[in-house]
Amino acid sequence: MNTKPIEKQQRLKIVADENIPALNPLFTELGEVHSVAGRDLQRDQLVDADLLLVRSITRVDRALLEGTTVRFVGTATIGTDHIDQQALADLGIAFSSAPGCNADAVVEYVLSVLLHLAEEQSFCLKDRVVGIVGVGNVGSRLQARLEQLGVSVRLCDPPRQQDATADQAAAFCSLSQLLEEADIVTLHTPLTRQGAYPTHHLINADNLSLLRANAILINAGRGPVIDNQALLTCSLQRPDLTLVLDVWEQEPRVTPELAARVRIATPHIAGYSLEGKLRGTWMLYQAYCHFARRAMNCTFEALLPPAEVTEMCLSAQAGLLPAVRMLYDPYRDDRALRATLALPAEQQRLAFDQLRKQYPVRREFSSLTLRLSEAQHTDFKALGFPVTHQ
Ligand SMILES: NC(=O)C1=CN([C@@H]2O[C@H](COP(=O)(O)OP(=O)(O)OC[C@H]3O[C@@H](n4cnc5c(N)ncnc54)[C@H](O)[C@@H]3O)[C@@H](O)[C@H]2O)C=CC1
Ligand SMILES: O=C(O)C(=O)[C@H](O)COP(=O)(O)O
Repeated sequence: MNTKPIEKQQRLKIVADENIPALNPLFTELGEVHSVAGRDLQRDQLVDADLLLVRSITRVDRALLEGTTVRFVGTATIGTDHIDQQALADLGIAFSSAPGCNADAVVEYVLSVLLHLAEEQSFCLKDRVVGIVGVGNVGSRLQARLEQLGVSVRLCDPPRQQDATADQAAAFCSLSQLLEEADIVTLHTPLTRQGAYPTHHLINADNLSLLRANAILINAGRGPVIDNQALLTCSLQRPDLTLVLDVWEQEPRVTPELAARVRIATPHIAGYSLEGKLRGTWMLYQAYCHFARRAMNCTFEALLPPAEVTEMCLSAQAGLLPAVRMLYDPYRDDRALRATLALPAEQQRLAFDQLRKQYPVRREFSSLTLRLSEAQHTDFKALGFPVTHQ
């Protein structure tokens, strides 16, 4: 890629999505930050801009950038399906995303969902098989925590399987085998439409029928990885299925008919821990400083405020759910989303974005040290909590 660091005497012009946190402490030392509404960003807002910082709702392509002065684009997200990286390379614009920035938040969303459903449906997670589709930053961290808890997993990741040694490849199975064997299926692939293993409509009318009786299906990746129309049809015929959707094919539009069939419905917030969001911005700051060959003046630790509650003592009888619920209850987000679903379609779309913009502070499990009896240590540690003796 023919990208040169920006050489400019005057301060940089940085155009950034208004929903990116910590722009001030990180980027105002570099230049003047202009906040914009990410979903509606237009070319004319990029006049004289040097940097463009976005989140997942801005389509960044040739039409937006050709002929502009932008030399560096960053997305403070894991997913990159909204970025035409080939166009950026062709235009000589440097690009960075934030791989893994909010992976722990997504893992904790899934764990919290599973512990809530286990209580409601009276099952023990350790007796269930969890199928993880997409075993990258999110999927592999989820695998690690589940296996430490003693839960059996099935893994499907053809790109990783293809690159693995014969020994490593044996850990993976096909998608159909996973759907047939797992009681719980959770999707963590990127959204891709091309290449050897595209994920658009990876879950569709043909393979939904493979799901086991009473299966739980979770999508916290990207909405179009599941054919939502096929899912609706299937769910009407299969009331035994439990669906959990954080992402939606027509996002920010959520069709009330599908939401009515979904047990836990949330507005694309699985990755919205404070740590995940701040790490996303900080990784862009790090990437830009590297690109511009500048020294960094802020560490991630300095950016992250202390949690309001840092320690909690649990009784020797306490199970996992109360501690998890202290930090994250997915039904809070489910109720907030459902309250918007009776609105006319356009207002519902705006409400979806508002829920995300005004998202309450949510901290990761690592922020809360638990005082526990010795017997409780293993499971709470496996979930990701720091633990200490009572
Ligand atoms: N709901 C939310 O708030 C969030 C959603 N995400 C989504 O989750 C996705 C995954 O995140 P990471 O694990 O960090 O990404 P990653 O890039 O580390 O891992 C993705 C994995 O999926 C695998 N994969 C690709 N095509 C596949 C296929 N056809 N079948 C099975 N596996 C396939 C890849 O080989 C890779 O190992 C992101 O791309 C993003 O779209 C990420 C963060 C937050
Ligand atoms: O990191 C990703 O990928 C995500 O899906 C983000 O959590 C989405 O957040 P926004 O960029 O849409 O605020």
